[in-house]
Amino acid sequence: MQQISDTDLILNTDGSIYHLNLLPEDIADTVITVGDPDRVGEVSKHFDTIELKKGKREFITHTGTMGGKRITVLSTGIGTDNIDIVLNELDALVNINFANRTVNEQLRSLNIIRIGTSGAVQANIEVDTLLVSEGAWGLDALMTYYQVELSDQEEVYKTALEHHFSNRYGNHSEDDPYYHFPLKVYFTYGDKGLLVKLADDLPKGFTVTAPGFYAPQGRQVRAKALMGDFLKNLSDFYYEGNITNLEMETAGIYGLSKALGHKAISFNVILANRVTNVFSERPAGIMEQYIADILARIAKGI
Ligand SMILES: O=P(O)(O)O[C@H]1O[C@H](CO)[C@@H](O)[C@H]1O
Ligand SMILES: O=c1cc[nH]c(=O)[nH]1
Repeated sequence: MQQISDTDLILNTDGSIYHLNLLPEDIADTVITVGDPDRVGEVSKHFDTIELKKGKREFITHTGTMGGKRITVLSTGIGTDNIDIVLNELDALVNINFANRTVNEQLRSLNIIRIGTSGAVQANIEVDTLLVSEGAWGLDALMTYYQVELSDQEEVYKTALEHHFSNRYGNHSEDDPYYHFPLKVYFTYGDKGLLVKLADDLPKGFTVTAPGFYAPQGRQVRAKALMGDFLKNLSDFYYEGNITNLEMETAGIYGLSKALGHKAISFNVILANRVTNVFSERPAGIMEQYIADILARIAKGI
């Protein structure tokens, strides 16, 4: 069996995986991911027991039990570059034998549940509501580095957004700033089973994962955006529905989960409405309320 090299799979001197600083026994089959390291404790304070608290850099992990079920909560920090690290290292923890550096014969599939914040791009999606991503387009480059077999419907969604952008931005000459806009996107569905188990009654949407918070989400503070109409072009897109919301991790989580055989679902707490320019008046309280709600769903559904 082929051994994975010391630089492909890096282990720390105590045997833990390089960035997450975790040992294989440290994680449960259900892993909640949050962007903000401070949100880890906000989730684990609802656990009945906590067996482990570890961390390195922005990757803080608590594992414990809730209603008799083992559960892990882990912070990813912001962005799909971090998701690349988190998903690959979580998978290594459960599917690679660290002693001989080979892939286990019996593969484990994790339930990966994101609880994050997000901005809505449709006027009728109110702040302080919860929305679940049925699928997500990535406008970042992450999944273009991986081989993933898309379903026919995923190909259709990917192509639909690419066509939308190339209609708006593609027919320009080389000296036009629009010419340089990256048109490549990817699209992956979330796990349909988890969606039914945990979020059947909740509003669903189609999410865009952006490679930044400011111009890549249509914001302009002082640095000038290349395309002043980018947000409007996202809101206008329609293929069997609109784009509902913007954030920075979901497409990477969905794409890598699919590539590695894990199940993923992303809950978005809508804090901003980018069309009406309304921002939540109590972001921390709203997040706290939805953490309790989502944990109750996990306790019941998984
Ligand atoms: O609240 P979190 O989980 O960090 O998620 C959202 O908030 C961050 C940007 O403020 C990005 O990570 C985005 O995806
Ligand atoms: O507008 C928003 C709000 C939260 N997180 C994002 O990425 N964008």
